[in-house]
Amino acid sequence: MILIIHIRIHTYVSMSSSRKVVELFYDVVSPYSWLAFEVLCRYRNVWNIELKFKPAYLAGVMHGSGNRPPGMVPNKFHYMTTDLKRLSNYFGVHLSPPSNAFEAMFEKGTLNAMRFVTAVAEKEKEGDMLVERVSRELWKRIWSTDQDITQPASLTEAGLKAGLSANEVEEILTLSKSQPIKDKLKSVTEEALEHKCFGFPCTVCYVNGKTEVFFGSDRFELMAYCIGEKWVGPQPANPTAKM
Ligand SMILES: N[C@@H](CCC(=O)N[C@@H](CS)C(=O)NCC(=O)O)C(=O)O
Repeated sequence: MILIIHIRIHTYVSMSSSRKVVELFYDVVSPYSWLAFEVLCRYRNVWNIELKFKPAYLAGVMHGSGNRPPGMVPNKFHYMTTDLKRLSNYFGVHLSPPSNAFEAMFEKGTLNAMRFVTAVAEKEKEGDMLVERVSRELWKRIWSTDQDITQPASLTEAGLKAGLSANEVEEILTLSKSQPIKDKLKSVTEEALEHKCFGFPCTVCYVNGKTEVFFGSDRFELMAYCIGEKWVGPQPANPTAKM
């Protein structure tokens, strides 16, 4: 009996320590990050990986890297609009651009939303997947149902839908305005810049002592190759949608 328990514990420890760490730096302003996020959530149980979410601030990455949002270049903006439509089907993620995407992305922005997610991360307990659920609700609002994500009432609604209680949402809203949370979002954004990120999604994989950085939701085939896993398309439960 003792031997069996020992073997089980040993197997669990060695399995978890051999998992390849994959970090996803994202901001809910970025629809391509939503695609990458959903793909990694699906592959979390297919690949031998430990997925870590890194909510950060894309405007800070743009500024710090000297880049410029593709949506600000009219031809890229036009391309993105068409591209996102076909990607929505392909990835099986219900993407529908906000009626005024320029206003939503660049005038309203996501500073409050990403501080909110950062505060959620601070409160998250192992296994409750709060960051995942809240991020998804925020993406749904901005990139699916054309709803605001800047006002406290909007963040509250997203938090409640994600399964937080009214009291928890209130506590997280207050926390999201605190200096430590502002600093935390800044430091995760700086971490992304240390990896030389210039846009999102930015996925950092740690495997065999090496760090591999990938930009975009269109690099999964290469990522799989680099980390020694198998890519079967964006919907592993429905592998006919191959990339
Ligand atoms: N080809 C990438 C494009 C991703 C993308 O355009 N991300 C935007 C944010 S939504 C960005 O940060 N772009 C920076 C850049 O293009 O330099 C994909 O398919 O995922």
